Formats: sequence, C-alpha cells, structure tokens
Amino acid sequence: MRKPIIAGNWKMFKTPDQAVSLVNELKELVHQDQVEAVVCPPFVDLPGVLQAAEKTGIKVGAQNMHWENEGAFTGEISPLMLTALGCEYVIIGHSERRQYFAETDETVNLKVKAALHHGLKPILCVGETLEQREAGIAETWVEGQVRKALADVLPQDGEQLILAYEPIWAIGTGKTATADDAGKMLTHIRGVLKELFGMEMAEQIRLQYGGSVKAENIKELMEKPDIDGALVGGASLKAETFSRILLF
Ligand SMILES: O=C(CO)COP(=O)(O)O
Repeated sequence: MRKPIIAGNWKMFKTPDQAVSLVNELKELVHQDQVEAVVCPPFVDLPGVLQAAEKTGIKVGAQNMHWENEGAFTGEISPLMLTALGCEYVIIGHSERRQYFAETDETVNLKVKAALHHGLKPILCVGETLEQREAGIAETWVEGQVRKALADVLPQDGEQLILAYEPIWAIGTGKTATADDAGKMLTHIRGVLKELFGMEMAEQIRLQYGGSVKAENIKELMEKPDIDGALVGGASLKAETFSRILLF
C-alpha cells in the first residue's frame, strides 16, 4: 500500500518568519498520519522551518539543488548542504526551473542521481505544454522526460523516488487537468517505471499530480488508482487551504 504524499511547493514566497508562522499554523490544524505532509520552502527558510516542523510529522524539502557536492558555482546549493540541515526531500526539474533557468533533461538527470546518492528523496517533476497536449504528443513527451531523468538510476533506488506529473498549462492557471486525464497520464508513467525498474518496485513508487490542486478537487484526483498524492503551489501558501487539502 502506498502512503499518500502531499507536498506544498512554496516557490518564491514567504520570508523566514512568515515560513515559520505557516508551519506553526499548519501543525495546529493537521494531526494525522494517513497522509505524508511535506513543505518545500525557499532555501533561506529551511533552518527555521525544519526546527518548527520537528516532531510534528511534517516533512521538509528544498525546491532545487546543484548536483555537485561543492565548487565554484555562485548562487547554488549542494546536496551536502541540504542533508546537513536535515532536509528529506528535494524538488527536481520543476517546469519553472526548466523554463526560466534553462534546466535540461541532462541536468535534471544529474540532480536526481545526486539526490539519491546523498539519501535525499527527489520529487521529480515532468509535464507537457498546452501546445504539446493539443498536438496529441503529451504522453510521448512526458514519457521521454521520465526516461531521460531516470537514465542510469538503479532500480533499487526507485523506492526513494517521488514523481510528480504537472502539466504546465495547469500550473497557477486555475485549470486543473481532469482527474481522468491526470490519472491516465500517471498510469502511463507507472507503466514506464515498470519497464525501467521492474513491476514490484514500480508499484511502490508514489506518483503525484500537480497543477491548481485545491480542496475542491483533491478527493476526485486521489480516487484514481495511480495518483498517490499532489504537489501543491498556490493553495499551500495558507494553512487553512493547505490543511483542507491534507485532510481530504
Ligand atoms: O507548480 C505547482 C506545484 O509545484 C502547481 O502550482 P499551483 O498549485 O499554484 O497550480
């Protein structure tokens, strides 16, 4: 049985103080362990959030990282730095990173491998544009992203992996993919994972949907057999809205 995992991607929102307040509010509202709750604040918020989240069951992740341990890479953060803080998760290959910061399938692959090597759980993001969906190539495109991101990843590392399908046209637009479309894509992705990692491992990997997830649509999404959770942007920025999603 895969434990549901719902993660909040706070993107470039919340100062350190605001981030700690949000976790404190959240922990008052959410007392359950049926769903794994993760928050992914900006880097500078991580120490405070990790401290506030301690012993609450709320897990913490970063939104990105470099693949090298250290080096002359101005402005970057390494996996060693994240593990030293006590981070458990790291989002990799979010479409905003691919679109605005020139991340490629190759760098995403390097980051996924580095995260696994350091014992960080990658939340690997994939998803198609509206043009690709309308051209009928969404499945082929997303499958290609999955295969390239996971090239040379060992099957036994599969259980650390979370994979999030986020159609770009559904992010921050209020347009959610229908539960049927999201479920269908994630079933397709699990099929690819079966081929890459074997049936048994693929059945353990948790798959998320992301893109305008809110309290009103989470239940229907979670009813799909291959949707094990969600990656939530806007609605994760308020304790009230995020807790309603977590308590779906
Ligand atoms: O990009 C997302 C999460 O990573 C989704 O963002 P929204 O929930 O704001 O659409």
